[in-house]
Amino acid sequence: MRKIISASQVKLADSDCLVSENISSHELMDRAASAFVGVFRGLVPDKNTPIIILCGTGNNGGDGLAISLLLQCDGYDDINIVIIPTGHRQSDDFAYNMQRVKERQISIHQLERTSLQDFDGLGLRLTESVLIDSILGVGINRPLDRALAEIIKMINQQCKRVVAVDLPTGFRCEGELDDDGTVLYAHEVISFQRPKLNFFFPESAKYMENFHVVDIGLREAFLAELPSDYYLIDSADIEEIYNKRKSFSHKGNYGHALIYAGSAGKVGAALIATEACLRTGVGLATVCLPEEERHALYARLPEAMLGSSEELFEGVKYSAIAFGPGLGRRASFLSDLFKKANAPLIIDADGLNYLSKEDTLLNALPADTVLTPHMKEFDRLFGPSENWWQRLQLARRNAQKFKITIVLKNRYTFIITEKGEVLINPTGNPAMAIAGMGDALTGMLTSFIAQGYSPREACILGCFLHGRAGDRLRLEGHAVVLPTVLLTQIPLLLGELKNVPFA
Ligand SMILES: NC(=O)C1=CN([C@@H]2O[C@H](COP(=O)(O)OP(=O)(O)OC[C@H]3O[C@@H](n4cnc5c(N)ncnc54)[C@H](O)[C@@H]3O)[C@@H](O)[C@H]2O)[C@@H](O)CC1
Ligand SMILES: [K+]
Repeated sequence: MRKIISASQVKLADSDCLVSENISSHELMDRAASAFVGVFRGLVPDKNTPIIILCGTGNNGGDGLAISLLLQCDGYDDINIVIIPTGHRQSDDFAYNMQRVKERQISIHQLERTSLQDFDGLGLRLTESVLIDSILGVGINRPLDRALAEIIKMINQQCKRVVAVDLPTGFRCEGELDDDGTVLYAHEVISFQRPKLNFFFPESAKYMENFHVVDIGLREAFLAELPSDYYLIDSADIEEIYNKRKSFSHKGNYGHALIYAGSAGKVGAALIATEACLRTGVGLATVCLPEEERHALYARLPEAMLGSSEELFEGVKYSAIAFGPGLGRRASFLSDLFKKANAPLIIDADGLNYLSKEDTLLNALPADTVLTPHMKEFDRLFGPSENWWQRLQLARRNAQKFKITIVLKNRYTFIITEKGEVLINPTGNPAMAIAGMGDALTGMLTSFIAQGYSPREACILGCFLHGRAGDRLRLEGHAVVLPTVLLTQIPLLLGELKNVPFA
């Protein structure tokens, strides 16, 4: 897992790198510039594209200058640099690179003061150029000065393509994203070493479209020591957590899941959750559906068993219980389930809605429970929040208080563990925004828990592979991904893990 670090920790990591490698800060800046250009070339392959580089006078601006030198060497032949004063003095690395740029044939426009009128007077071809934003990076320490904000608002109206260095100017790396704040909108952000935490919040869509992360060689061992509660899941975690199926193993080794789901008109939710559970490798799955709906189950999923409420817990020990998809009024069984449940619960959809109406039940949630709310379900459960930052902090407090895992679903799903850590899932895409997708995830999480993974491990595996399956189909050309189609990918993805699923 990759630790997400704060703006102030980035500076510590930069300093550590200079000392541990015995390099100068402008050498590190050259590295950052070179990593930036590596991605930029792919984004803007046409070397005749007019490029405007807006530089502040701190180190983010220094990056912009170093980038201009590399782009010129690369053959980009229409580069204009504009220097916008930020702060009272230039940083040393800015000044160093300014000297180098002056020795080259690159046009530099120096604003003597930050003013919209002066900026406008430069007559830049903003609409037809690619703009590189290196005005401010992690050094922002106050709301944008008024004159700078005015310039940025004008750029936002005119520029069609902006590539930001490290982060968009005006964007806060962590904490609440200010709704009224001015930010230079970036179509692409090329961020150094780690994405910034706020890239993962839905509100960031107002300020940026895509981001790329480039390695600038900061010391991973140093980053690992920095305190942080935020982590980004990556494919190495999946390889590490997933266990291959052993030879001589049988269905009894892979758990028995109970799926308590479905009601008249909503049987599909139960079928999707159960199919997901089976395709993720559970040994046995019992579904508790209304008796009159049983034919759908037999027709669609002959591998599953049907159970009725009365006999469910007679002599059966489940290893995980999913509760909620498509349940409707049947969700009132939740209070009884708490008394009878003999396995970790995964509560979704109507199960969550019932829980929010009977909030005394929250205190009675059994150990190892996983809740899988989307934003509205979360707000109904724990109360409204003004923004996603507040919502995430509320989730952390509740996960710790009730000793549960919360899977807060979104473009980037946040897995909040009972210790209050936040694990961010990077996979998934808008083609997956369709009914039944959450039921598929619930089935997958239930399957992994039934197979013996801890709730934390199961949520990492389930969320990542669910999104990855959708990403693969999107790449193959599916504009929309149906949950039942997504599920066909799961055994294939498991089969591809380095740790192949057979001994
Ligand atoms: N050795 C390093 O420290 C490295 C730094 N790098 C780059 O350096 C950036 C950080 O550089 P700095 O710490 O110099 O900070 P920035 O360049 O982000 O900004 C600092 C300057 O902006 C001014 N400023 C702050 N808030 C402002 C506001 N609201 N309105 C107007 N001016 C404002 C400050 O007074 C200061 O002069 C990173 O984002 C990254 O791009 C990279 O080159 C990697 C190596
Ligand atoms: K920037």
